[in-house]
Amino acid sequence: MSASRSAAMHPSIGNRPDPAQATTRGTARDRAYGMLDAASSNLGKSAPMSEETAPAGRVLAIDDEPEILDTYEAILAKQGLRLTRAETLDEGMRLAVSRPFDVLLLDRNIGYDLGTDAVPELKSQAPGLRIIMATAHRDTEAAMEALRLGIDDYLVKPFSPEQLRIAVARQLEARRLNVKVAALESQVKPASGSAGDLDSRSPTMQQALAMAKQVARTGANVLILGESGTGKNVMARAIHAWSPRAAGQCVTVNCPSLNAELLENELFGHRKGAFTGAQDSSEGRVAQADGGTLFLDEIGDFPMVLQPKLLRFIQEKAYERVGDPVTRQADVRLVTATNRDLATMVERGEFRQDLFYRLNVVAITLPPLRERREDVLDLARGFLTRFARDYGCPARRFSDGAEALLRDYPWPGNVRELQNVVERAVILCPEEAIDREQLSLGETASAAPSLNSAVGSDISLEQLERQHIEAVLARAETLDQASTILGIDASTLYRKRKAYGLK
Ligand SMILES: Nc1ncnc2c1ncn2[C@@H]1O[C@H](COP(=O)(O)OP(=O)(O)OP(=O)(O)O)[C@@H](O)[C@H]1O
Repeated sequence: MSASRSAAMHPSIGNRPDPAQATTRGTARDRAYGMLDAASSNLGKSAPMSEETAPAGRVLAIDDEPEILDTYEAILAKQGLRLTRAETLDEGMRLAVSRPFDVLLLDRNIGYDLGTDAVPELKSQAPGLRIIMATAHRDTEAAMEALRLGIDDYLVKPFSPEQLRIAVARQLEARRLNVKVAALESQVKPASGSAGDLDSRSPTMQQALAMAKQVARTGANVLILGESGTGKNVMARAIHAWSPRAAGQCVTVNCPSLNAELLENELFGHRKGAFTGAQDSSEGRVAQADGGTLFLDEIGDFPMVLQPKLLRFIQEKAYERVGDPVTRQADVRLVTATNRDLATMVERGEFRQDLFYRLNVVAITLPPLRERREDVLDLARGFLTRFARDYGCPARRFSDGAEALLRDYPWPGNVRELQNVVERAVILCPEEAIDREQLSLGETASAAPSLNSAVGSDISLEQLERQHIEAVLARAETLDQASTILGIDASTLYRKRKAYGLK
């Protein structure tokens, strides 16, 4: 619990009647005004919260007295926050579980109901929601009750507008940090690739960039196409960064790394007890991306059985958590990417046509690196500088021979392969200039030894594994088949394929 609690104390608290006792408490208007009056007396007790620094967020207030809600609304409006109001506990609960809110202002006594009774259900149904309880209890009792229930903060009535604003701002900040930590934990942090990295000398790439910037301003769904390693992830993050949703989260979900059940759970969340092992509720990625962007990578691998749910979410912005009948809403912009031919998949009945149309509102195709050779050296030099700095290595430039090889090589694994090649060369190079031998391109290209001759020879386990996976992928018809042959699950294969820059 935060220190705003102490700021919320009022000198006359011990003499205040409990608002539950309607006969002794005066009118709601008196108390609402009392709250504003208290503002003048309490102002200066704590540092005022600047309106510019106040975080944006979604606040719900449940109080049976409209005047109090009016007062909350007026105070929070000055902070740039829009309040959603509920005058009964039932209505408030319905809103809290069906729409994503960041902070709940919960009155302890709502008509004949106790707001505190709803807290366990709220914690389970709306995980992540920060709860501030407004109470007329004495401070120690309120603290005990809040601690027992796991409430995030409380305000003892009457409190000043400043106290309310500080308490809400703190909880919004806590919520923002929680969401950020969750997103960072779940997303493998990309090694590189920001919007700025996308600058290009290639006319085809420049066209793709211009289109991406134009569509970023709208809320339209975007489908990014291109071979593996061409920068589709980088482009998706750039579209988010260029969009009016940039302040929200850009949440990535890798479709092939999860089976249909896990993916549904990952996307839409689940209710506590929905399945064995579901000890807590989870809000899911869609809720995390509310107000931001949801990036579904490798959408061609999105399971057929789950496609109707995604379609409905796109059409209605509505979804249900696994094991939970409550319909929720989230305002999410969808960006998807694939290196597969979705149109052909639709023809073969492997992908729903209606979903394809919904995703393919604007399609942006990234050219393979061999078709934008003019960018190879700029990219390679950028990687060299970054890896030499990160690893503290002496490499500063490429020799003329190395530059010629970089320009001529076909780069079947695209930018990812180039990045891997330069990283390895930087680590291995003991001097300032990286020479063509240190690029080891012979090894990764045609000069690679055959597997039979490689076993038992002077090559590392990693090289052997890479070659074996590459060979199996080349002959298997599906990723599932390849993972069965290799004896690893699809998600492990997915990760290894990415790490080795394999198609
Ligand atoms: N323009 C760029 N500048 C710097 N790094 C880049 C650029 N484009 C791609 N990369 C890097 O190359 C790697 C592959 O990029 P990315 O993951 O975006 O490709 P992808 O097309 O999404 O691949 P896949 O289809 O396998 O998911 C990443 O490490 C990324 O940071």
